[in-house]
Amino acid sequence: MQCCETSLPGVRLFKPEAFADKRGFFMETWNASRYSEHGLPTLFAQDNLSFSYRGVLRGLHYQLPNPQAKLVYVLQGSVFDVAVDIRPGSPTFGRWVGITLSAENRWQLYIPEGFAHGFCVLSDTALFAYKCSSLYSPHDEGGVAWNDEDLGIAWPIAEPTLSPKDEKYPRLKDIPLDRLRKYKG
Ligand SMILES: Cc1cn([C@H]2C[C@H](O)[C@@H](COP(=O)(O)OP(=O)(O)O[C@H]3O[C@@H](C)C(=O)[C@@H](O)[C@H]3O)O2)c(=O)[nH]c1=O
Repeated sequence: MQCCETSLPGVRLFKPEAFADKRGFFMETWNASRYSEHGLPTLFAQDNLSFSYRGVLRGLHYQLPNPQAKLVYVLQGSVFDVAVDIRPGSPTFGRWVGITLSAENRWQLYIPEGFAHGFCVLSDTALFAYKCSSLYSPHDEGGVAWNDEDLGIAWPIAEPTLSPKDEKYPRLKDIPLDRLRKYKG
C-alpha cells in the first residue's frame, strides 16, 4: 500500500494494493495495523455509504465539538473530493486539496479532524463509502459554503445539485473563530 502526503499536511492519500486474478481482484479497504502506521486511528466508530447522481455536491461539512476524521473512497463512479483546513492558527488555514477518487483508481483519502470535507460527482452515479472516527452528532453539524470565494476551490462542475442545508452554509470568514477553536489538538 502506498501512502502519499498531499499539499495539506495531515491529509493523506492511500493507494491500496489490489490482487488481480482471473476472477477479478481482491483488496483490503481497511487494516487497523497497517493504516495506523501512517497515523490513522485504529478505531473508527461509524461506516457510511452515500449514493449520488452526476453533478451532486455534498459539503463542505465538519462536526464540532465532536470532530470526525474520515477515510473516504469510491465504490462505483468517480468524484472530486476536497478537504479544507479550518483549524484556526494552522499555517494552512483556509487552504484546500482536491483529488479525483474513483472505482477505477481505488484510492482512499484520509481527512483528519480539523478539516471540512466535501465532494462532487463526476460520473452518472457514484457510491461513496467512508469510515468516521466518531459518531454522527446532528447538533454538532457545521458547514462552509462550497463556493466560498476566499477558498477558491476549483470544482470541476458548475451549478451543482445541493441539499437545502448545503445551500445556506456561511463563508469560512463568517464562522466565529471561537467555534472552530473547539478542535482539540
Ligand atoms: C451524515 C449523516 C446523516 N444522517 C442522516 C441525516 C439526514 O436525514 C440524512 C442526510 O444527511 P446529510 O444531508 O447531512 O448527508 P450528506 O450531505 O451526505 O453528509 C455527508 O457529507 C459528506 C461530504 C461528509 O463529509 C459526511 O461527513 C456527511 O456530512 O442522513 C445520519 O443519519 N447519519 C449520518 O452520519
